[in-house]
Order: sequence, then structure tokens, then C-alpha cells
Amino acid sequence: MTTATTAPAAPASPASPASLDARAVSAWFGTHKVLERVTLNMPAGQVTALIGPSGCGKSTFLRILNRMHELIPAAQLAGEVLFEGEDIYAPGRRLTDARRHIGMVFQKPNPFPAMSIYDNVVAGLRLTGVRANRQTKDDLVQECLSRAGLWKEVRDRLRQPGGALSGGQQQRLCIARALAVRPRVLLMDEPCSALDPTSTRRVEETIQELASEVTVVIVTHNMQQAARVSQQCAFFLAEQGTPGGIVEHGPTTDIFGAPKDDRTADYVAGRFG
Ligand SMILES: Nc1ncnc2c1ncn2[C@@H]1O[C@H](COP(=O)(O)OP(=O)(O)OP(=O)(O)O)[C@@H](O)[C@H]1O
Repeated sequence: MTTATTAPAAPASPASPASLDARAVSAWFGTHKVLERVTLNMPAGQVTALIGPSGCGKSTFLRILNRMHELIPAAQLAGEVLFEGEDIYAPGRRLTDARRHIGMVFQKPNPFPAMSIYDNVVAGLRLTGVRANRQTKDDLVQECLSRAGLWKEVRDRLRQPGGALSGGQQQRLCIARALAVRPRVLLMDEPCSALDPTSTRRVEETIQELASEVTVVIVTHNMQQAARVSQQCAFFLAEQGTPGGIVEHGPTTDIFGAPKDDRTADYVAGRFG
């Protein structure tokens, strides 16, 4: 752990959820345009689900929301992403600030397998240059594992390796690790696709419990999951030879119960994709 005096101290309590606003976001890989002017408001303290067939640009859009897209060679983008009204791509904005405020959980649970459960949770602090003393770390580990719905299962074995947990527990450990840097938004890219139904349910419960504390944006192929966990839903589609875009977005109850566009109705009913 770095103790450099310039490093920010770990905040004592969770931050409040923040809004994200994508404005006319387009994206390319080389000359291949994969998103066309996507505009979407992701309200603070709500779960927004991104749904749509494979290849329509959902993951690309998600990566743009915390500046991960720009790490891919030949990747480009246009448009704005407003975090509480401020463009994360504005000149002078630091990549590390976007990453600290906007965390990410990936499809496949990726804890550091040989590192202890405890050290996995605090690992994010080091990566984002935040300093914390032992007591602060102890408190943070308990709090984040509790928020991720894992504390009761691991409280007696915090020194065991993260890799020894089940897949569902590993994913909740990754959520705890992401929460340890106090993000105000959490992006989740198909977080349950590698999990069995019981673990999936547990992670879904965790997402619902977190929602009032951190804004969640989740990509999912599972329509039931989108309906269960989200309040807002955006349906992405890339029609033959065209870049992906949003066909329809709004309250999840409307997208599933009263979609305005026939393509949305067909997709949520499982008639394609
Ligand atoms: N690293 C990359 N290099 C080049 N093209 C890419 C890269 N990543 C994605 N693409 C292309 O961008 C388009 C959108 O992909 P993306 O993964 O964002 O879609 P998706 O809707 O998330 O798909 P899935 O549901 O299968 O994960 C696809 O045509 C894909 O081939």
C-alpha cells in the first residue's frame, strides 16, 4: 500500500449515486462504425439495463461510459458522456477520475486468484492510489463485503485465496472490490452469464440492494433478469450493415409491458436475437 502524502485518503462512507448522460455517442473500430449517435440518460440511484442482440454495440457503449474504449487500438469515439453534468472526455479530465467514480464488473469473475479475500477487496485502493490505515481497511472490507452480499459467507476465512470461492461468490467479491473505491456508478457487463441459476439470483439480489447507493448500468442477454433488476431499459439494435443504436428506451415496465416499437416487442418476446 502506498503511503505517499499526495495520495487521497479512503473516504469513510459510501458516496451518493451519480447520473450519467450519454449524448450523441458514436464509436468506431478503425473504419468500422459500430454505434451511431446514441443518447441515453441513466438516472442516479437506478438500475438501467442495456438489452439487444449480439453485436449491436452494448459492451462498446458500456466501455465508453468509463473510458475503457479508448484503450483498444484503433478505437475512436464522438459525443459526450456527462457524469453529474460534466463531460468525462472534456480536455483536462483525468482518466483515473473517471475510473474511480465509475467502476466496472466483468462477464467472467476476475478476482486475483492467489490473493486473499481481504486483499482482493482492498486491491482497488492501491490501483487508484488511495491510502488507508489498517483499521480503515478492516472496516472497508467488512462494509464492502456486506454491501456485496458476501460478508456472512466469508467472514471467518478472509485470509483464504479469492480463487477458492465459488463462481457466484467470486463475482460478489469482484463487486466488493469495485465498491471499495467508492464508485458513484457501477457498470456491469453480463455479470451473471458465467454463473449457475442460484448464484445468478444471489448476484441479482446484490444488484437490487446496491441500487439506492450506486447507479447501476448492466448489459444482459437475459430478459427475465432485465425485468427483475432494472427500472430503466434501453433496447439496442444494429440492423443489417448499419451501426448500433437505441430503438427504444424508457421504464422497464413499458419496454416489457407496452413497447412502442414492433422490433422491441419482437425482441423482448424472444422472437429474434
Ligand atoms: N476490439 C474490437 N475490435 C474490433 N471490433 C470490435 C471490437 N470489439 C467489438 N467490436 C465490434 O463492434 C461491434 C459491437 O460489439 P459489442 O461487443 O459492443 O456488441 P454487443 O452488443 O455487446 O455484443 P454481445 O452481446 O455479443 O456481447 C461488433 O461488430 C464487434 O464485432
